[in-house]
Amino acid sequence: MKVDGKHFRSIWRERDGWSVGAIDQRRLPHEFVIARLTSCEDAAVAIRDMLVRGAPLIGATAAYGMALAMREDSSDAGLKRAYETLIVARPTAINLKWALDEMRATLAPIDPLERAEAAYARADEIVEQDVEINRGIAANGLQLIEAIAAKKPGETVNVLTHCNAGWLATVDWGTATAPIYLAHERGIKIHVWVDETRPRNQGASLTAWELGHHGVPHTVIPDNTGGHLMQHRMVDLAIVGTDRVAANGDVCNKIGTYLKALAAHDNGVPFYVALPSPTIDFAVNDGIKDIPIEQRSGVEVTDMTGRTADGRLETVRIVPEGSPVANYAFDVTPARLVTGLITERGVLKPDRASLAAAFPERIAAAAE
Ligand SMILES: CSC[C@@H](O)[C@@H](O)C(=O)COP(=O)(O)O
Repeated sequence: MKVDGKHFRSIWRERDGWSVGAIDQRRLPHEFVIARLTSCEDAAVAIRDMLVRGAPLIGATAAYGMALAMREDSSDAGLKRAYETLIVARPTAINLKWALDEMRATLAPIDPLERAEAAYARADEIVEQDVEINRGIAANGLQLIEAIAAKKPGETVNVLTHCNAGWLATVDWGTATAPIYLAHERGIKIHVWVDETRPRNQGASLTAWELGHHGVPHTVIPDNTGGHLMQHRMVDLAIVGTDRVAANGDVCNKIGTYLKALAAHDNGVPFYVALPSPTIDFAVNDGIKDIPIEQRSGVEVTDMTGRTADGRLETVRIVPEGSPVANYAFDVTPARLVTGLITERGVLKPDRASLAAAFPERIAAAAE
């Protein structure tokens, strides 16, 4: 998508052919800085410290991390070490494990001398596949937006989203934002309510930034505002992303998603989740019981960073010294609150049978 009129992806292979470029998302929206990853350790730290974040981008970064590792040591021990270094970088997004398993399945059976080249080729494929999948999500989600637009000719379609499931969270297009960008391109009048998404403010800092650069009308709202807007018919539909969908259709996403789903349910607002198939975890049958929820540093809750009036970046404390804080990074929305799952293979019911029918090859792989 566009930054100052120029097309960017969130991650790419640099011109040297081996190092990896990525937008440093910790610096947005204040500074546009490109980081260069040159080792497996760099990739692991980029994921852990959230230089890159968002489930599909975490997977893509891990894939390149494996490729970087194979340049250094392509032995069986090197492959194992790279997998083990990357898998622990963050716990909740299943795309990390999916990408690492894909890489290992490609690399383990081949001669170590061929592994580096094969690793870059497979990582490039994973990256291109992500973009293709998101185009599919865009086309399928567009139909939902078109249906709403047809019911209110000439009026704006209002979409609420939470966190950043935009192009910054993927390689390009985003998941939740993909149908929004396509609708905007097609000339549908669309406006996005952007939840700020405390404590890291991915909505205020990232979603607002990318929508703004792409010219999509949007308004940033404090996290607690969605229910009020829904009561006043100011939201036509909600579309969010996800870090892991359980086989039963339960959806794990950024903390606060569940409360939005409850408010949507109470107000009859359709609540959709957009996801690429690598985000489905057929090994987890009950999302609430079995998806691991990341707990992050309390500093993300106690402190906030922003730009001062005279242009400096400054961090300030907003919680009394000594008050304990809790920082659960994700929650699980039960399938019963989800209207539909927007995937590259269509809009599915959030249940086991629909997921299994749409992605039979993933079920087979999970059973192996
Ligand atoms: C297409 S991204 C889907 C999710 O990964 C996204 O909604 C989200 O919760 C990201 O969380 P983050 O902690 O910023 O990695």
